Amino acid sequence: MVVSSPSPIRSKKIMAIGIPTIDLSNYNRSKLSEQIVEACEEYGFFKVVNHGIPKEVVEKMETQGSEFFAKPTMEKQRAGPACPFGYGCKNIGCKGDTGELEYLLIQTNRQSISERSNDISNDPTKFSCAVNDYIEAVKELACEILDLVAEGLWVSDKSVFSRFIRDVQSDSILRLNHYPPVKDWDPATKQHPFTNNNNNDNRIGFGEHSDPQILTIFRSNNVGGLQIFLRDGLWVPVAPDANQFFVMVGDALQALTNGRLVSVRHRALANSVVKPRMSMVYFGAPPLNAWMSPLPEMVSPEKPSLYKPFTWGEYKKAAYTTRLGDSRLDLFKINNHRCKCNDQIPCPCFDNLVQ
Ligand SMILES: C=C1C[C@]23C[C@@]1(O)CC[C@H]2[C@@]12CC[C@H](O)[C@@](C)(C(=O)O1)[C@H]2[C@@H]3C(=O)O
Ligand SMILES: O=C(O)CCC(=O)C(=O)O
Ligand SMILES: [Fe+2]
Repeated sequence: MVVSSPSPIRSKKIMAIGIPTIDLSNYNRSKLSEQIVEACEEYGFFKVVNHGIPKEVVEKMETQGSEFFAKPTMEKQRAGPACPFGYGCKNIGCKGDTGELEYLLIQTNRQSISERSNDISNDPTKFSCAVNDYIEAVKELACEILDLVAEGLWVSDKSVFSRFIRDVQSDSILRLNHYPPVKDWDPATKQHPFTNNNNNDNRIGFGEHSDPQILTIFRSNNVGGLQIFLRDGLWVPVAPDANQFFVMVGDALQALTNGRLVSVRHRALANSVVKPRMSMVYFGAPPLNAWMSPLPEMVSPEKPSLYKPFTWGEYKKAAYTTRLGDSRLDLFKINNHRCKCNDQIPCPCFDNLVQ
């Protein structure tokens, strides 16, 4: 594993560290799987180089995304409002979260891509072709990484994670985020949510959260903004790299591995002065009826199950009743409180704990 060189820092609370970098062309598969597991345990985040995704596939998707976000607002609104799918602007989810961004959220099955494309593009066939090719490529990358994770964890069924997102019923999604530069800041909306470290250059694009799914694979253009949160309480800026992909462990993978791999908290700032940031994010998810119980190999008398079994559908439903920054996995923790709810999922008296 290569640890990249530190990037410059601005705030006292933000420290520069190296982001683990995994070279997928490494011929030593057992070493590779070990490195991936190590990065997922320590950070829940890493960068992949030599990922094998053709440049043209990425460029085609990027062109389609940029063309969409360059459209007049009225036209973009034809693809919205996002509830949760479609075009959204400044509102994230349905619990009042906001940020300085606009986005497109799309389900990854071919039929919904084809239907959505009509409202998104003047050339729907071209748009859906770019999206389908991009999704196929990132899905393969996600599956390859998940198989390596299973190998590194010495799990007997090596496809145990990738099978979820290969399933035709998989609930995976694609998100294109567009963070306008400060120069295009609308003077009418001067009140922006800033991070609380008194740094006025921290304009929140996408607030702090962890991704609920199994694995997130994403890239951005060469404009920075992403930060990850380390367990010791530091926010670390991630230098952008338009040619590579980044990987994040999601909550579902944390649950499946009984907390051994950790879902990473992250946020995106929208501080770029002139150039917009655009990120293309694939969230690999299981089918709605798939059970996310900790794998038997991850449970022992010394490491008892941390989470109640839940289906992805139940988790997703719980996610949509929480705010962006909430720790959703806590709702499914075993023995984290005593109450009279008879183990309902999620616990209906969560806000009313009997300690
Ligand atoms: C506030 C919310 C937006 C979100 C659903 C949620 O209620 C909590 C999780 C959010 C998140 C974060 C990662 C992904 O961007 C996302 C699509 C997801 O699956 O969970 C978003 C949801 C969203 O924007 O709809
Ligand atoms: O734009 C980014 O870099 C991060 C976006 C993100 O965290 C998300 O879409 O869930
Ligand atoms: Fe995210």
